[in-house]
Amino acid sequence: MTFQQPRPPAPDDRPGLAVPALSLRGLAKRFGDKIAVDGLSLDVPAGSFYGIVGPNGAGKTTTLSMATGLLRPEFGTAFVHGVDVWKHPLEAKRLMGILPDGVRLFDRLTGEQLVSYAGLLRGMDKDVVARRVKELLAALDLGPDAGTLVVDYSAGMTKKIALASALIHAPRLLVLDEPFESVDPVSAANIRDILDRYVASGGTVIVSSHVMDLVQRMCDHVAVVAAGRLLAAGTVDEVRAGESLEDRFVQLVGGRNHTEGLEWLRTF
Ligand SMILES: Nc1ncnc2c1ncn2[C@@H]1O[C@H](COP(=O)(O)OP(=O)(O)OP(=O)(O)O)[C@@H](O)[C@H]1O
Repeated sequence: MTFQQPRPPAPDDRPGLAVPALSLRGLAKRFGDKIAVDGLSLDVPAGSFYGIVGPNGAGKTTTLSMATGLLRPEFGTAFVHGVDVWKHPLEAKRLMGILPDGVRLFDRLTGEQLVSYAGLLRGMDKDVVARRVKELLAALDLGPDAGTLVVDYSAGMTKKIALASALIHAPRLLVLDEPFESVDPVSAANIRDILDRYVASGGTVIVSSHVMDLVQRMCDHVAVVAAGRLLAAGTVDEVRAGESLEDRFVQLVGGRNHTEGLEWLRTF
């Protein structure tokens, strides 16, 4: 594992360029002997729609968990709009909306209660929360299920209600781990519209995804991660270098298996 001394992101002096929405500095994490994230540094420009892609087990979820204050890094740190996530967690978390992967929700609440709770927890006014909850549930096609317990939601509905909880306080930075997993195409299109409008008005979105086509169409920047390291990062056009993102991903990451073996699978 490599170690880098974390340095706060310097405000860029070039006109029009501000402090990045998210700066990762030398993030590293080991689980037993397994190095999940190996000294990863990355700057996500404010106002960008940033995709993070990588093969299974690449370290995406571990990186995003450390970036958002959910998992303490062994080395390194993260800055959200210049605020150190691990030194000033409350201040940093106020700026963020997070859709974590695989974290349990308070699923004995109804969808409406869960999103309201997320807003009230952020100290928001009760009437504002009620209004936003209604609008968010309608925008995410969850209106008719507002009174259903989250434990009884489908996987896609659960993803959408968790997304609503991340959006309720209108954060400056949204960090969404696999936001489209299990979500139907109509809802996915609605979510993309919401996120496009959010970015157009100056917000920053970071999404992790395995769907290259989606990332190529939706994001303006992308980072490719494998084995806990950053293989490439930049605008989508820079990273794909004239090829499809999917082809470029396979070239960068490797790991295509030859189809020898498994002959028994053709013996039925
Ligand atoms: N809590 C944990 N305990 C032990 N090992 C872990 C833990 N969390 C992650 N790992 C390991 O760390 C590595 C990175 O996992 P991570 O979940 O960050 O990958 P990922 O890129 O999000 O994968 P996927 O695309 O499959 O969701 C994997 O080898 C995984 O087995």
